[in-house]
Amino acid sequence: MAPALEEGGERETSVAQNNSLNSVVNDATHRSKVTVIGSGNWGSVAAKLIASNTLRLSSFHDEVRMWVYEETLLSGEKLTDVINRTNENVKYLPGIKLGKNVVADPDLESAVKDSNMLVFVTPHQFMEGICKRLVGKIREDAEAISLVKGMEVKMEGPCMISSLISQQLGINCSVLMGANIANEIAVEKFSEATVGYRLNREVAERWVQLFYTHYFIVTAVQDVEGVELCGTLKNVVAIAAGFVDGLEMGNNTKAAIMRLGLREMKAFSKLLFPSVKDSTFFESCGVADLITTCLGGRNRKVAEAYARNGGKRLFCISFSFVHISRERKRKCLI
Ligand SMILES: NC(=O)C1=CN([C@@H]2O[C@H](COP(=O)(O)OP(=O)(O)OC[C@H]3O[C@@H](n4cnc5c(N)ncnc54)[C@H](O)[C@@H]3O)[C@@H](O)[C@H]2O)C=CC1
Ligand SMILES: O=C(CO)COP(=O)(O)O
Repeated sequence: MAPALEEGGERETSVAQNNSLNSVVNDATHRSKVTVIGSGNWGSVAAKLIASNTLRLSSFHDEVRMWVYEETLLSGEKLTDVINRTNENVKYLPGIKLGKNVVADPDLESAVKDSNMLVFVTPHQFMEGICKRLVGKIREDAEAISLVKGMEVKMEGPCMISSLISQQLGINCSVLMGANIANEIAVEKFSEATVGYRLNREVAERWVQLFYTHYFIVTAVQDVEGVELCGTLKNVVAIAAGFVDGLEMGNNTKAAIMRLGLREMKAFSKLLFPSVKDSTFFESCGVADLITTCLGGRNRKVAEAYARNGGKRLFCISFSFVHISRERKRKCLI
């Protein structure tokens, strides 16, 4: 299957086009260099997907840099050292080899220094601080893509993470969202994803090439806000679905929550950005992500546990699902 652009639009870059694109950028000096900013569960899987493609495609440098928020493991070793020694993110994606061409780097500035393709994939609350640290440190011709599902809520109103990146760093930012539970993709179970791009189809095609594998099918649509809002708002519905599970209200009620939730996601998205397209909600980033998250996502699990525990404080429950340092747990509990 060839990498795909949106259905109904000018679909699919032909093999001939791809070959000519590859020959133009074949020269080592013109090869795109990729940095993944983030190394959690999804960040690590994204690095694995990308690394398999940079090795295969001559238009990319083989090496993929992965910025790691440095942590000291219980063994006393630095996470970065362990990733580089074992080729595994033993904390956030244990048991999965990332690819020998993934190089973990705890220094944000050095990690992005030479790269013209920046993949942002950290929890949303860290994005503003990361962008501030990157101002003036990235290549002028850099393109970004955000895999972050969430938004910043400011006094002036909500700010999408792609806008935050564009505004703070002065670069174009696409997004990639979809029905993408990371642990399933890590073991190469089939799934789909959606790239949302703003204007430039060629840029979208580069991102599709970078992520696309036989088990990870990527389609691009010209609707950054629609794709990103789908990835963000489905988390709210997933929490409601978790409450339904925890209260044992049954599958019919859960289906109703999902249907009504999808309708509200659409209404809310269009209220914020009238340009959002109806068709986006039928892509992987829309209905498919809503389904997978309401069935198997971490947000659903936390909400279910919360309801089953009669409203026990949410952060205590979420400890069992997210990785959080012992010291932070201790401080929170105090
Ligand atoms: N895990 C999944 O299945 C999927 C996650 N996503 C989205 O991807 C984004 C990243 O999630 P994951 O990779 O799953 O992360 P995660 O929840 O597995 O890990 C948290 C990450 O945050 C880092 N971190 C902790 N404190 C930090 C700080 N102060 N500054 C910067 N980084 C810090 C940790 O080192 C770790 O890499 C989120 O927006 C999530 O919604 C999207 C699709 C699937
Ligand atoms: O976004 C996801 C799947 O597409 C993962 O959702 P959770 O963060 O709820 O696990």
